[in-house]
Amino acid sequence: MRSVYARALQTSLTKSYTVATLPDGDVGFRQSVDQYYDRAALILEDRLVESFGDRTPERERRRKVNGMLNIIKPCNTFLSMTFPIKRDNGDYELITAWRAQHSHHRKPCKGGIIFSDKIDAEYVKANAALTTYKLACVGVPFGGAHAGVQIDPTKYSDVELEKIVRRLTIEMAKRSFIGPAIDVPAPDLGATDLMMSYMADTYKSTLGHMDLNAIATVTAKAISQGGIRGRDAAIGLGIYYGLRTFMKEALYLSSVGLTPGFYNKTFIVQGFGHVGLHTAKLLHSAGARCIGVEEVGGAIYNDEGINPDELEEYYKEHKTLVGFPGAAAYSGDSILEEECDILCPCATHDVIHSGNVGHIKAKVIAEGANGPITPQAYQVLLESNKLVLPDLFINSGAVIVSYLEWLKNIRHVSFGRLTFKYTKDTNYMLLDSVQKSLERIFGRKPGSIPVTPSEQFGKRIAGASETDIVYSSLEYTIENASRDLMSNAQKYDLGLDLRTAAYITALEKIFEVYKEAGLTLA
Ligand SMILES: NC(=O)C1=CN([C@@H]2O[C@H](COP(=O)(O)OP(=O)(O)OC[C@H]3O[C@@H](n4cnc5c(N)ncnc54)[C@H](OP(=O)(O)O)[C@@H]3O)[C@@H](O)[C@H]2O)C=CC1
Ligand SMILES: O=C(O)CCC(=O)C(=O)O
Repeated sequence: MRSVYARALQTSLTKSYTVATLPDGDVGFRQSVDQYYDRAALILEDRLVESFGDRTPERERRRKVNGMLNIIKPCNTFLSMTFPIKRDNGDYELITAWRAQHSHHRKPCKGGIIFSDKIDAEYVKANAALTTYKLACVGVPFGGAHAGVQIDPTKYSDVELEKIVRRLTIEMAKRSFIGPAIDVPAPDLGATDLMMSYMADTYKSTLGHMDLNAIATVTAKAISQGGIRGRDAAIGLGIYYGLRTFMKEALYLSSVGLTPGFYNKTFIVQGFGHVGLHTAKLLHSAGARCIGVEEVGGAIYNDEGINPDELEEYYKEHKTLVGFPGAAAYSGDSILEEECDILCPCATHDVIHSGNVGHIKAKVIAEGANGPITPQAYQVLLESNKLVLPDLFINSGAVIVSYLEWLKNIRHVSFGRLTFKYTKDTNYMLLDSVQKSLERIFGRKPGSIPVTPSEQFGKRIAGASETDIVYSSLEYTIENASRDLMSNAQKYDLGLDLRTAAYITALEKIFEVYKEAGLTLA
C-alpha cells in the first residue's frame, strides 16, 4: 500500500491537501476524514489526469486535477448560531449550534443533526465531509452537510427541546441553510423523529409557507408529517445487508480467519440506539449470536447469547440495559476488547484508538457509528488482518432512505399508491388466464383446474408496499456499493483496506461531476 502512495506522491504537483503519512498519535475526527481523503486523492491522481485525454499537455491536466481535488476537500459553507431559550425554571440560556454544508457539487445538501454537549464546530465539519463521501459512495445525489447542537438533550424537557428545534429551524431558514432544494437535515445522535416533525412544521409554517415542497425540507419525520415507512430500521438494515455481502466472500473471510455465513458467529454491539438496536436484531435473526451490548449506562454479557428482541422490550420499560435478566452485568475492562467474530461500534466516534487497538480481538468490525476508529488504530487493524467495513459505506442506510423520503415528498405521493390496484388486478388476471389455458388444453370445464398462487407469490400479489420498496431499494443500493468497494480494492491493490476503496469510489464520482460541469465562474 505504501508504495502506491509513494508513487502518487512523486508524480504530484502543488496541492493543498496534505500528504498521507500516518500520525504518531491519534488525530481528531476532522483530521481523520481529511487524511482518508488525502490518501484516496493521492492514489487516484494519476488516473484522473489520464481521464482528461491527452490533447492538453500533462502539466495542464494535472493542474486541473489538483485544482478540482482541492475544491472537493474543504467545507463549502458554515453557519455558526447562538440563540436564547427560556428554560422551564425561568432562566434564559444561550444555545450554540452549527450547520456545515460541506459540498454543493450536488443539491440539496443532506445530513443529520447531532444533539450532544461533546461536540464542537470541527466535529460538525468532519461529519459534513464524511456525509459528502458517504452519499457519493452509495450513489445518493446530494451534497453532504451536518449540524450540531451543543447540548446534552437528556438535561432538557420536551418543551425546551421543542423550543430549541423550532428556533434552530428559523435561524437556519433566515440564512438559507434549510429548504427542500437547499439543505435537508435529518436526525443523528441524540435527535428524535419528533424533532424532525417540529422542524418540518416550523419551516412550512414560516419561510416555506408558499412552497409546495416544504415538507421535503427534513427527513425521518413521522408518517403523518410525510415520513416514509421503513426508516426506523434503515440504518440497521443497511448494516446487515452490507455485512451479509461480505460474510459471503470466502476470500475476504479467509484472510481474517472466518468461514462464510452468519450462523453462530458471535457479535458485540456498542450503542443500543437507532443504529445499534436494529443491527443487533437483524444479525440475531440471521443466526448470529449476540454476546454483548454496551450503552452509556453499562454493558451486559452472555456467552450463550442475548436475545435483542427481549432486550428491546426490557430497555423500553427500564430505560437501561442494566439488570436485563437474559445476561450478566459485564465486569471486564472494555466490552470492545472481548473475543467475538463481529464487532459493531454503533455509539460514537474515536472509541477504538491507539490505546486499545492492540486488545481488539474481533475479526470483522462494522462501523455503525461515524468515525469510531482513529486512523492510527485503523492502520494497526489492517496490519493485523481485520476486516473493517467503513462508516461511509456500512452506515449509509439512513441517507439512502432519507433520499427515498425526499423523493416521496417532492412527488407528493407514497410509493406504490398509483399502482397497487393495477398490479393486483393484473396478477389475478394472469392466474385466471393460466387456469383458462390449462382447462382449454385438457378439455376440462371452467373451474376444474384451480391455479393458486404459491406462498411467496401470494405475498407479493398486491404489489410492493412502501416498506417493500424502501427495503429492496436499500438492499440494491448497498449491494451495488459493496461491489464497487470490492472492485476498487482490487483495482488499486488495497487488500483489506476497504475504507480507502470507499473514499476512492466517492471521489471518482464527485470528481466526475466537477469535470463534466466545469467550474462556474472560476
Ligand atoms: N441516526 C442516524 O441517522 C445515523 C447515525 N449514525 C451514527 O451512529 C451513531 C449512533 O447514532 P444513533 O444510534 O442514531 O444515536 P442514538 O442517540 O439513538 O443512540 C446512541 C446509543 O449509543 C450509546 N452511547 C453513546 N455514547 C456511548 C459510549 N461512549 N459508550 C457506549 N454507548 C454509548 C447511547 O447510550 P445511552 O442510551 O445510554 O445514552 C445509545 O444507546 C452515531 O455515531 C451517529 O453519528 C450513522 C448513520 C446514521
Ligand atoms: O439521513 C440523513 O440525512 C442523515 C443521516 C446521518 O446523520 C448520517 O448518515 O450520519
